[in-house]
Amino acid sequence: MARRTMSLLPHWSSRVFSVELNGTPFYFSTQEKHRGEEVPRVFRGNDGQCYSLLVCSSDTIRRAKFYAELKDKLLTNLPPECHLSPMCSFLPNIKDSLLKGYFLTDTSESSSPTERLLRDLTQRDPVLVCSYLRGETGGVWTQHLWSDGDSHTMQMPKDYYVVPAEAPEHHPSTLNIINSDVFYSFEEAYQVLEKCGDIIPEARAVLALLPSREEPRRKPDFPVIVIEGLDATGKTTLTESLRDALGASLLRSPPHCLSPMRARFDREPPLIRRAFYALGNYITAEQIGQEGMKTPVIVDRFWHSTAAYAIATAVSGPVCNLPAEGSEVYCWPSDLLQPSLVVCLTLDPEERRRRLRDRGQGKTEEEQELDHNQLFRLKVEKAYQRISGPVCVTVDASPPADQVLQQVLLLIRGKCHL
Ligand SMILES: Nc1ncnc2c1ncn2[C@@H]1O[C@H](COP(=O)(O)OP(=O)(O)OP(=O)(O)O)[C@@H](O)[C@H]1O
Ligand SMILES: Nc1ccn([C@H]2C[C@H](O)[C@@H](COP(=O)(O)O)O2)c(=O)n1
Repeated sequence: MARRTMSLLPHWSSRVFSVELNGTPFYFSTQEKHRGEEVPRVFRGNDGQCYSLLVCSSDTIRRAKFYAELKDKLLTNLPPECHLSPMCSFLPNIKDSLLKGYFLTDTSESSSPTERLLRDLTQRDPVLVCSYLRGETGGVWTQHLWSDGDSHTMQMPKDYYVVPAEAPEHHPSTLNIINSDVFYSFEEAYQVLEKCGDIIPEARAVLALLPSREEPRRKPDFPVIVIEGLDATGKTTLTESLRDALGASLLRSPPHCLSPMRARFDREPPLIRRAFYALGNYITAEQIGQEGMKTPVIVDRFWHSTAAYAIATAVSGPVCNLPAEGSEVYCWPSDLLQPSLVVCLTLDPEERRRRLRDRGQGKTEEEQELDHNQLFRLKVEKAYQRISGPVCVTVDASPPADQVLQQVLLLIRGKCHL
């Protein structure tokens, strides 16, 4: 713990902190001298004792696992007078500098139970705790960085004044997307699952199914067409009709061989879950390589889904927080087979909901999120459009199924010379 704190200290005063209150971020930073700046919004009128908890470990798996557990741990053990808000800390425009955690306000009579819990956390878990104190006159707040086992009643390594900070140019949640939420090579995703082998037995089962990377793959002789879109936009209906109309092979990502492991990975934090889906694409790519030597290939979801859902989940807030068009975040992995054409089905939200209702199946958590959270749906669609690499054409899927099929067949014949 001490080493972890020390490595952060040189950059500590350059860090910006963001606390999200009712979905709105409030930014503040720290400085060594008090220069009479305003008190940051999050501290104004705050009568409680405030703390920040930032998850911090060089072991990325431990960090991801602990962040996922931390909220439950806090909600279960903190006194009811405590209020938790999502928070993060970052170095503006510095990739991989994001630390995620929670801002805690405690309005209970005695702060001792909360401090005991926080002290236990700093001793056992990869978490960095700061407490905040109001100055005598009320106009100044200081941040106290706890070192191993310290509480703010003990000598702190350093006190900093908190001051309001500007909103950063790039939303902080975009800083850690690369190789935490989206993987741009087989190797990067492989390493995540390899490190999980001891704690998640299913990770070993996935690794055993992966293709060997020794020989470069030949481009398939026949066209490869990927069908993408949010759930219930008609991908299954269309891919099956295309298979029959074109005498094509029909594949999907994740591939069927990963179905027994999928539910387990869906319960894991984004780092592990997204690595699983990324590797699924490489297994499907291997199958495409084989089938594409014999027939055209239709694929139900591929890398667009993996990247767009991951980016939309990682980036909180409105659509404008997404990385801009042209960002490296949207680049196609250099070692992943590129389809000849990607067709992205879109549907009016009301019609999509009607189809979901008619289908009457149980929904995954993420599907429910899509249903309830219009913002998330818009972010997935925007990310779909921004992904670079293969040609991607958006098709309105609201006409009857046979009309959608005819339109897509026309597109395929035009673009893939079938
Ligand atoms: N063009 C269409 N017009 C009307 N209903 C359609 C159309 N295409 C599909 N449907 C119906 O909408 C529902 C969802 O379609 P489908 O299962 O093909 O979507 P999907 O994109 O594969 O969904 P998911 O990703 O959740 O598996 C089904 O009940 C299907 O019969
Ligand atoms: N290639 C893929 C396919 C799917 N996913 C993820 C994205 C969503 O969380 C979910 C949607 O799949 P469905 O429920 O329609 O089977 O699976 C992915 O990341 N990559």
